Amino acid sequence: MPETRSFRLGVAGPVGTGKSSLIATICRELADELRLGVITNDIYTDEDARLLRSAGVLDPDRIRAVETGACPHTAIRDDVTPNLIAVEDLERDFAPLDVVLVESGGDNLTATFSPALVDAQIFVLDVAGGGDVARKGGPGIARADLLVVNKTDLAPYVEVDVDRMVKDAEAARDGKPVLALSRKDPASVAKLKEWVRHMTAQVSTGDHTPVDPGPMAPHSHVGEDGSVITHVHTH
Ligand SMILES: Nc1nc2c(ncn2[C@@H]2O[C@H](COP(=O)(O)OP(=O)(O)OP(=O)(O)O)[C@@H](O)[C@H]2O)c(=O)[nH]1
Repeated sequence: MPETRSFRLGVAGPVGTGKSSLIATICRELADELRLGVITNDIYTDEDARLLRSAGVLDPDRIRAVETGACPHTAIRDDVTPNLIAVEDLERDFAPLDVVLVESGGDNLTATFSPALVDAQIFVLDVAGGGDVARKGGPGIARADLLVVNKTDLAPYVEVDVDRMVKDAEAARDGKPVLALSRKDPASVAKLKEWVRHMTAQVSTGDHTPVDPGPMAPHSHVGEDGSVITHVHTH
């Protein structure tokens, strides 16, 4: 890889499952060891970037926002140009970076990154979304490089059996890893760190081949005026 090319790691998943928090955890835990940068995606704001900057986990200049202006999955899959430019700018301005984390805007269960944008991707679910979400499948759940079942500390409050949820996820993933995570559980955070370290090494030695988890399900959109955009797109 050219010296300025980092490991580009995507983080996707439904709204509020803890994508920004997971990125904050990675920065807090690994910023001394790896040279990191972050790109956030929001539809209309730079809210996630501001949140991460205020968390104080990384030099704020290394956290940049892309305002997608459209459905989040478009910016990570159909037209990745604004994100690619943001990643390349960051890589150039802070060369050399080891990892650039790209956070997708919160979307539905079927949104995934194009391998043209990221080398590997994490898909984040949380226990608060319900124990049966992992069984519902979809490209991110089935084929992301890592599936995170997040906020396990909340499981007793929402009556979710974490072991069961993890087993369901494993069954859907054909041996790909599943990580039960809580930022309050240091052992699970250690496993996350280990995975990021391992993937960073694999990518830098050329031993990892980016895999496309596959397109999202056909769907339609509601326009700004409330009208339903009737053409169904399949990405
Ligand atoms: N209890 C608990 N709460 C968590 C954990 N991780 C994240 N949260 C909380 O979950 C909420 C959503 O977290 P975010 O990191 O903003 O989620 P997100 O997926 O980035 O959200 P969007 O960008 O809006 O899609 C926040 O209130 C976090 O504090 C966790 O491990 N345990």
